[in-house]
Amino acid sequence: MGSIIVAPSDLKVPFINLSKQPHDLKPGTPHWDSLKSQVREAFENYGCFEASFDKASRELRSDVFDSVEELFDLPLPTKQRAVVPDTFHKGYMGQHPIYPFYESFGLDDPTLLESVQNFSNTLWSEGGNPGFSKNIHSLSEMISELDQTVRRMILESYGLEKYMEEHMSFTSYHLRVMKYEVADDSKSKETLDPKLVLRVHTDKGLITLLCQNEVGGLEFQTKEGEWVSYQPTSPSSFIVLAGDALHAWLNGRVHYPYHRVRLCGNDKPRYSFGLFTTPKAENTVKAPQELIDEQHPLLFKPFVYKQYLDVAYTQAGRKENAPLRAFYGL
Ligand SMILES: O=C(O)CCC(=O)C(=O)O
Ligand SMILES: [Fe+2]
Repeated sequence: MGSIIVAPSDLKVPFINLSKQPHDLKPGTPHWDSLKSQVREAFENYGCFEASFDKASRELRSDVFDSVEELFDLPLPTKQRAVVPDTFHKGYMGQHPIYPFYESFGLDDPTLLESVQNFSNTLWSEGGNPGFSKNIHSLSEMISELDQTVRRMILESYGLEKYMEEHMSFTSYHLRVMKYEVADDSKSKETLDPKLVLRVHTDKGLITLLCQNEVGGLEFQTKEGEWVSYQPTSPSSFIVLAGDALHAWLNGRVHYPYHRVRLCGNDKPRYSFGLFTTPKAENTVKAPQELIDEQHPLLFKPFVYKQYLDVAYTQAGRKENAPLRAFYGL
């Protein structure tokens, strides 16, 4: 996996309208139930879908990407103040030999204004950057609602309502903003696939919600092995994707797609914004009894999420692209 790049097919990821317009989203209504079935079907068949979610306005998204650009435009020594040693998914990452065209910043609990302010204080001294903090916090908070809607629908659709409260407090949020830019030097263009700016991987947590600037490039692999290129069909779209922990917790019911980012003939940098819902570090991912039976034997040993992250990441980047089965598969 990863060495031979197959061109994306004409397939599209499913589209689900989770905006409040034209119908309000209320649990228990026929509209909710119909969307719930669509979410389950999309997760089972693709492990991802495009969600329209109009709560986050076009203006806010544009302000967020201005803030993200401002962040990456800081001088390198300033950005390096946010490095968190020995982690891949937190703090600043850039100039990495395995990911030469990728930079990112990760921070925990972006739905709390204080966390974003603390992060901004590290980079902009003298009071941080209030505009940045406000924009990043607002979008994170809004799309955490989308995450909770999706998870509520998933739990209901598998008859797991009794775990709802426990499940919602089992998780935490992590934000990562990313910049991809193919450097214009001939040496790098001789590599196997110069456009592959983020290698094939699965996400480690439960749910990932992503949006991007106008530069595309995100691609998913279907269960059948075909690559699908994602192009948002509406300015209020987010991509919602299932990660390893959701696959394990639901005892394999949902697909957890391989995905990657390739920049195809674009000279502009690509920026993306990802809210990652993960189990809290100390929590154990263990499939509920309701999802284990003769037809669905337990697929994974229960595992502590933090231990999984430790084995799945190394300082050198992602150690393997499918560690879940390798470490915990039964
Ligand atoms: O930038 C993107 O759209 C994808 C990022 C991604 O897959 C990740 O950070 O895990
Ligand atoms: Fe990812």
